[in-house]
Amino acid sequence: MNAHPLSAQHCQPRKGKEHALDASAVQELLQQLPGWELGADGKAIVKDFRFDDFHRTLGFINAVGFMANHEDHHPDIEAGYGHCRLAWSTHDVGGLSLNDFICAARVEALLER
Ligand SMILES: C[C@H](O)[C@H](O)[C@H]1CNC2=NC(N)=NC(=O)C2=N1
Repeated sequence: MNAHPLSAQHCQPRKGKEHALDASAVQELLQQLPGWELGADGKAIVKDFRFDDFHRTLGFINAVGFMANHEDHHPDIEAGYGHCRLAWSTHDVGGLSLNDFICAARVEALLER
């Protein structure tokens, strides 16, 4: 396990099944990410975020989008007036890789104050 916290790590190119995390690694990493859970298909980690209004929701999405472009790793985003659901999955792996957990931790860091 890398000694650096997830939120201090950067995504690496991860392509191919050899980068897929097994179920026990996924559970261990999820323990570091309050509120994040495994999606229904087991191939994504998901979390719902609530905001007071539309512009706060949009600000969050823009911040996530900037980080995602910087990391070259991109979430699925569903949003409405005061909520946003993020799902991270690694398409190049066909499931979960460490990149998904790094980005989820980076999202949490965006919200720290
Ligand atoms: C070439 C580029 O690095 C890849 O296509 C990246 C871009 N963003 C990505 N985002 C996600 N979620 N999964 C990927 O496999 C992925 N691959």
